[in-house]
Amino acid sequence: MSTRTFRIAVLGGDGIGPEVCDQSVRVLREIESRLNNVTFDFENHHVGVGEYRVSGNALPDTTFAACQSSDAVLLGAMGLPNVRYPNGKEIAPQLDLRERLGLYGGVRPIRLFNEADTPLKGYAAGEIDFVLVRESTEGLFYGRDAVLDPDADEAFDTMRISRDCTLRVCRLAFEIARKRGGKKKVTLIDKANVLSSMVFFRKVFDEVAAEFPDITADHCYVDASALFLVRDPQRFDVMVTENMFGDILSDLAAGLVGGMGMAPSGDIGATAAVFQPSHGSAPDIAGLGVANPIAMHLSAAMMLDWLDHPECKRGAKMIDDAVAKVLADPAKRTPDMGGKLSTTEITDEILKAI
Ligand SMILES: NC(=O)C1=CN([C@@H]2O[C@H](COP(=O)(O)OP(=O)(O)OC[C@H]3O[C@@H](n4cnc5c(N)ncnc54)[C@H](O)[C@@H]3O)[C@@H](O)[C@H]2O)C=CC1
Ligand SMILES: CC(C)CC(=O)C(=O)O
Ligand SMILES: [Mg+2]
Repeated sequence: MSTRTFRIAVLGGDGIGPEVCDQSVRVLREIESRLNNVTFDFENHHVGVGEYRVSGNALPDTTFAACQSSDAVLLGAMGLPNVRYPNGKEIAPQLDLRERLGLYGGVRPIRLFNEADTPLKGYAAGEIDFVLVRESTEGLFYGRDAVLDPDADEAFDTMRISRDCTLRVCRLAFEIARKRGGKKKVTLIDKANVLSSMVFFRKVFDEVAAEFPDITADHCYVDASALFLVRDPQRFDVMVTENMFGDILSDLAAGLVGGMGMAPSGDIGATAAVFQPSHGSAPDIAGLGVANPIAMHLSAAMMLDWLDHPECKRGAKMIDDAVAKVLADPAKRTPDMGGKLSTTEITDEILKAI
C-alpha cells in the first residue's frame, strides 16, 4: 500500500498560540509514528501580530496560499488586545482566513472529561457533551470592516444572514447530530422574537430540519440558552447559531468543562479547514509556559478526523483516549485547572498515555 502524505500548514500566531501549537505538533509526530502508511508534512508559516509588526501584513499572501494548498491548517491563536490597525480594530487575520477560505462552520465540541473540572454539581465524565456550531463568515461580524466616522454621534453594525450560508451551516449541524448518534437533536439558538434577520434564520433552519426527519429540531432564544447551558446543559445535543451568539456562548460553554484550555474547535469549509482552540492568545499567561495545550491537542484530533482517512481517524481516537486517560487523574492539570503541570509536562503525560 502506498504512503499518503498530508500537508499541514502550521500557524502558531501570537501569545500562547505558538506554545500550544508546538506541543500539538509533538503529539501529531507521536501519532504519525504509530500510523500505517500515513505521514505528515508540517510547514510553519508567519501570521498575526508578530508578522504585522515585521511586514505590515498580518496574513501574507504566501501564508494564505499555503493554507489554500495544504490538506489542513493547524492554528494556535492570533491577536493581541493592545495592537490595533489605525482604524482602532484589532488585528484578527483568523477572521480573514475564515471568510476567504469559506469556513462557514465553526464546530466547537464541549465535553466533560472529569467531574472534578466542572463548576456544576452532579455531572460525571461524559455527562456534559454537546457541540456548538457557529456560522463563521457573516452574522453580526459581517460589518467588521465598516469605517467609523470619528465625528459621528452614532455607530451601526450590520447583521447579515444569507440563505446560502444559513443553509450550509444548518445542514452541517444536522449532519453532525446524525453522525454523533446521541440525542439526535439540533437546537437553533436565535433571537427571532426581536430581529427580522433571526426570523429569516429560523425560516431557513426549519426548511433544513425538514430534510432530516430522523433528527429532532427545536429552537431556543439566545438569552434563555445562556441560562439553560448553566442550569441544564443536557438539554442540548447540537446547537447552531449565528457568528456572534456562537462566539459568546462557546466561551460560556467552555467554562462548564474546565475553561478555555478545554475547548477545541474546527472551522470547516467545503474544500478547506482550520483547526484551532476556541481560546485566544491569552497575553496574561503568554511566555510563562503554563498554557493548557489540551484544547489545541483536541483540535489536532478533530483535524485528523476531518482528514477522512481511516488511519487518521484512528490517530484522532488515540489523542482523545490519551487526553481522557490523563485527565482521569485529577492531579494531572495545568494551573488554569488548579494543577501544577506546565504546557510541556502535561503534553509529556499525553505522549506517555498514547
Ligand atoms: N481564535 C483566536 O485566535 C482568538 C483570538 N482572540 C484574541 O486573543 C487576545 C486575548 O483575548 P482574551 O479575551 O483575553 O481571550 P483568551 O481566550 O485569550 O483568554 C481568556 C482567559 O482564558 C485564559 N486562557 C485562554 N486560553 C488558555 C489556555 N490554553 N490555558 C490556560 N488559560 C487560558 C486566559 O489566560 C484568560 O484569562 C485578544 O487579542 C483577542 O482578540 C480571542 C479569541 C479567539
Ligand atoms: C477575533 C475573535 C472574534 C476570535 C474569537 O473570539 C473566536 O474565534 O472565538
Ligand atoms: Mg471567541
